Formats: sequence, structure tokens, C-alpha cells
Amino acid sequence: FVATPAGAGAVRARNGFSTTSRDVTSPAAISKRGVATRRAMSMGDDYDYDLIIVGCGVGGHGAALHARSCGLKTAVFSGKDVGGTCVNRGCVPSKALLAAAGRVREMQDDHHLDGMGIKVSGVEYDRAGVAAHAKNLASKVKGGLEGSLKTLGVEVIDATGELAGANTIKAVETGKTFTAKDIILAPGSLPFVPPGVQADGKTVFTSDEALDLAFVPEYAAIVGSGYIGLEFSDVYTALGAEVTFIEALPTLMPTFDREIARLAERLLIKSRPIDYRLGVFASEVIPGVPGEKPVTIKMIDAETKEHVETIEVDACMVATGRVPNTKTLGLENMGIETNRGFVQVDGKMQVLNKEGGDVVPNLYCIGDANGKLMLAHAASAHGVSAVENIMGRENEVDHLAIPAACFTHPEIAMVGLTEEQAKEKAAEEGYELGKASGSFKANSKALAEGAGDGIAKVLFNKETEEIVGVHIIGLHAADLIQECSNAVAAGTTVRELSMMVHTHPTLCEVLDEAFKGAMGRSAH
Ligand SMILES: Cc1cc2nc3c(=O)[nH]c(=O)nc-3n(C[C@H](O)[C@H](O)[C@H](O)COP(=O)(O)OP(=O)(O)OC[C@H]3O[C@@H](n4cnc5c(N)ncnc54)[C@H](O)[C@@H]3O)c2cc1C
Ligand SMILES: NC(=O)c1ccc[n+]([C@@H]2O[C@H](COP(=O)([O-])OP(=O)(O)OC[C@H]3O[C@@H](n4cnc5c(N)ncnc54)[C@H](O)[C@@H]3O)[C@@H](O)[C@H]2O)c1
Repeated sequence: FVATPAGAGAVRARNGFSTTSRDVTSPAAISKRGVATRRAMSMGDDYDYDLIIVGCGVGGHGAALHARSCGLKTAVFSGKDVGGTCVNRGCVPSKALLAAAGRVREMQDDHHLDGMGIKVSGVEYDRAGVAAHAKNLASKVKGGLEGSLKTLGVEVIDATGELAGANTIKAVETGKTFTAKDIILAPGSLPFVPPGVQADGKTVFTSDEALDLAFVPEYAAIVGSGYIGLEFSDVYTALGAEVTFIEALPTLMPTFDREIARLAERLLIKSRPIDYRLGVFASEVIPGVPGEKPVTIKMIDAETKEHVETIEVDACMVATGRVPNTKTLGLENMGIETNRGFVQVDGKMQVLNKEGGDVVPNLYCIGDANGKLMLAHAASAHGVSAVENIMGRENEVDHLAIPAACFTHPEIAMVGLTEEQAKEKAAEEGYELGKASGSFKANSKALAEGAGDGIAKVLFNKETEEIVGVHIIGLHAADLIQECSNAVAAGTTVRELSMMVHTHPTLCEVLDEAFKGAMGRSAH
């Protein structure tokens, strides 16, 4: 982060968000400051709100909560979908399915359990029960979000918002307009369905429908081997399905660090009933009828476009990325041009009228819709950052410090550059790249859990000892990465990390081994 807070009571967090030194979150404090701020801000301005947010996913919700803690009179257009993708159709229900499926996989793994002296016979699951777990969790989390908005005094307008001019949002359903000094657009994204794929939502579907787990196909094709494809292959195979990946690029998991992807292929693909086709597009997908007619998938070579194969499966999940949900935002009413639908923003999340163009005053865009990084916590960080800028405290999100995780069993997590990107950067900038690893198979806690598969790899600049990237595959990698993400954000060097004490026996010691190894020391 580049945080340069200005104003009374503000303290500079080292490379982090600026915070204030007083309690800023109590409703009483908010309401008092709200009145004061509104008075200060409304001199000469006559708006309904200080801030209107369009979209109430994690981005919009995060922005709204931070805005209230800064005393802004805030309204959010929810589109009747509080929680958005993450809570209703994304992170939350998918992690519930992964948790349940992970238990099933573990309890079916006789070899693993035998090693711990445990015998389990006949593990069964109830598909409807697993599906209900995901649905109930999503609705519980959504309720929590709604409660927090109410408690903090955010006005929720249950309508679709459209830009109707500077400082003005129209409720599409009623035509009523609302004004605000600042506006944050947070409309999120939608699944991308490639041309030729006929998604009927039943046998050919995206994650939106897959999360309902209406049935577990015996044989499923998953188009796309990114985050969603990988996580669903983990769920489906644990619940008894066979999977074929169809990936357009020449490698599986093309966006992941190559070494980690190769290990992931061994742990998550080759040891399971999964096969794959690489370098091919699913050019035509025709839905079937469950139990009667199979789904037909035609594949063409990604380069020559020649037909290579046709397969028949019980279901086809389309996980080929997501597109910004910006078509109906009314951007054209303000002459704003997008790049393939992504709203262009500068580092402060301010909307630009076109790629490389001018800032549109008092208009911000956060989360999936700006295309910077399609992750829930990134959307929320964007929201907080935009509000900081609105408050006059200059702030930029450092995307290289934002961690990401894929919640397979075991998990994959990363922060910063892949080894391939890091090598390129080191060559460009003329420094030597350091690399050190820690192993789960040398870790007491991992071995106690019978989970010795995996590594943690730390990439660093040998001269400055700054961390350039960290990649982990192994038990609880998603939790382990946070230490590294904090280190990148705070500028902690690998030498400093190697001197910090890690609890024994914990999985954190896998990283301790890598940090110490980077300094030529042994952790054992
Ligand atoms: C299956 C799946 C699993 C995922 N798992 C993870 C994960 O584990 N970790 C992670 O970090 N990320 C995960 N993601 C990604 C994460 O869900 C998104 O990055 C995140 O939801 C983006 O937040 P957002 O606020 O930008 O948009 P969204 O969550 O999409 O919210 C936007 C909201 O705005 C509403 N809206 C749109 N237009 C308007 C309008 N004109 N007026 C009013 N409302 C409007 C939408 O209906 C929606 O409610 C996952 C995504 C999927 C699909
Ligand atoms: N755990 C998490 O953080 C998590 C989980 C799920 C989703 N997400 C987010 O949601 C977004 C969408 O996830 P996703 O997995 O759909 O996208 P993705 O971009 O991660 O992967 C899409 C994959 O589909 C392939 N592809 C694209 N078009 C194709 C075609 N026509 N035929 C065959 N293959 C094709 C791409 O090469 C790529 O490998 C991601 O940006 C991700 O950040 C995050």
C-alpha cells in the first residue's frame, strides 16, 4: 500500500491502511462524526448522501462499512442481492461444499486412516444434506452482512442502480434518482460462457448452478482448469464422480507457478479419477437429459481450430473465467468507455473515461468490475482504499501483496510473482533471484496429520532480501500464506522473517524452514 493519511487523529500504518487513533467504529461515534462530516462536506453541496455505492457484494459491503466508520452518510444499491457473488454464489457456498467433500474423501482414505490406527467402514453422504450445508451457510453469512449494514446505519436501497449523470444514480425499477458527492461502482462479475456452449443450467452449467449440487454426475467434464474448475474437481471426485478437464492452453492450471502446478497435477489430478485434454476449446456443447441423453462436447484444436474429438458426459461445468457485470450500469450516460467491459481505474480506484484517459471526478470502481484482481478480499480492499481516497487520505492497493488461495485438498496458496515472472523481473531489473523451500514431509505437525505432501517456496531478491513471491501447496496453505502476505505488505525481509520465532509443532515451521534456508541456515 502507499498510504499517506492527512488529518487530525490519523496515524500512518507501515505500508498499510491508514487508521485513526480513536475508536471509530461505535455507532455513537459514527453518528456524531457523521453529522459533523456531513455538515463539513455539505457546505455548498446539496446531495442526498455523501456516498452512494452501486452493488452490495463483498466490495460494496466493505466500502459501505468503512465509509460509515469515516462518518459518511452512505447508501448502497443492493440489486436485491446483498452479499453478491462471494456470499451467494461463490467463495462461501463453494467452501462449504469443499469442506463436506473433503471430509468424505478423508474418511474414504483407508490407507491414510490406517496409518493413524483408525478404521471407518462404509462412508456415505447425503447429497441433499451436503447441498443444504452450502445453502444454509450462504444464507447465514448473508444475514450477517445485512445485520452489519443495518447496525452501522447504511441505507440499503433494494434496487438496480444506473448512472444518470454526475453525482446521480437512478433506481431502474422506480425511476427515482438519488444524488451523492461521491459514487462507488461495485457491480462485480458474471460467469463467462464461450460461444458454442449451450448452458441449460441443468446438464451444462456454470458455478452459479453447480453450487446447488442438484446432482452428482457420474462422469463430468469441466471446461477450464483455473480456480473454479480445480475446486469443483476436488468436490466432484470426493463425491464419486469421474472428471475430464478441457483446457484451452497447453498446460493445466496455466496461471499458477509452474513448479507448484506440476506438484498439484501429481497430488490433485493424477491420484484421482481425472483425465484431461489440453490445447483444445470446447467449441460446441449440447445439453443432455439426466439419465436419458448425454451431454455432447465437440473439441477443436486451440491453434488450428480443427475438430479433434467429441466426448459424451453426464454433465459439463463451464469454468472459463468471468466477465465484468457492467453492461447495464449506464456508463454511456457519462461517456465512459470500458476495456472489454472492465471499467478503467487509476491506482486510487478513480474511474477513467477510457483506457489511459482522464479521471471522472467523484466516481470510483472497485472489485471484479475493474479487472485488477478477481478475489473477494481484493474487492473489499479496493472498497476501503476508495473510501480512504474520498476522505482525502491518498491510498493505493498493492496487488502484489494480496494473497490468493485455491481451496482444494491439499490447498494451494500464493502471493506476489510466480517463479517464471520473478525470473523475468530479476533479469529486467538486474538482480539475482533467490529461492528457498520448506517441505511438509519434514514437518512434525504435517506428519502427525498424515499430510506430508507439499512444499512452500520463497522467492526473494538476493541483494535487498525482499520477498518477491511465495507459493505453497500443502495442508492449510491458505492460512499459511498470510504471514508472507503481511511480510510483503510491510516490507519485512526474508532475513527478518528467518529470525522470527515460529510455534512448534505447527505447519508454520514449513515456512520457517524456507526462510532460514534462504539465509543458508538449517531449521532442523
Ligand atoms: C464459485 C466461486 C468461488 C469463489 N471463491 C473465492 C474464494 O474462495 N476466495 C476469493 O477471494 N474469491 C473467490 N471468488 C471470487 C469472488 O467471489 C469475487 O472476486 C468477489 O465476489 C467480487 O466481489 P465484488 O463485490 O466485486 O462483486 P460481486 O460479489 O459480484 O458483487 C456485485 C454485486 O453487485 C450487484 N449489482 C450489479 N450491478 C448492479 C446494479 N446496477 N445495481 C445494484 N446492484 C448491482 C450484483 O448483483 C452483486 O450482488 C469466487 C468466485 C466464484 C464464482
Ligand atoms: N479460491 C479462490 O480464490 C477462487 C475460487 C474460484 C474462483 N475464483 C475467482 O473467480 C474467477 C473465475 O474463476 P475461473 O476458474 O472460472 O477462471 P480462471 O481464469 O481461473 O480459469 C479459467 C480457465 O479456463 C480456460 N479457458 C478459458 N476459455 C476456455 C475455453 N473456451 N475452452 C477451454 N478452456 C478455456 C483458461 O485457459 C483458464 O485456465 C477467477 O478470476 C478467480 O480469481 C477464485
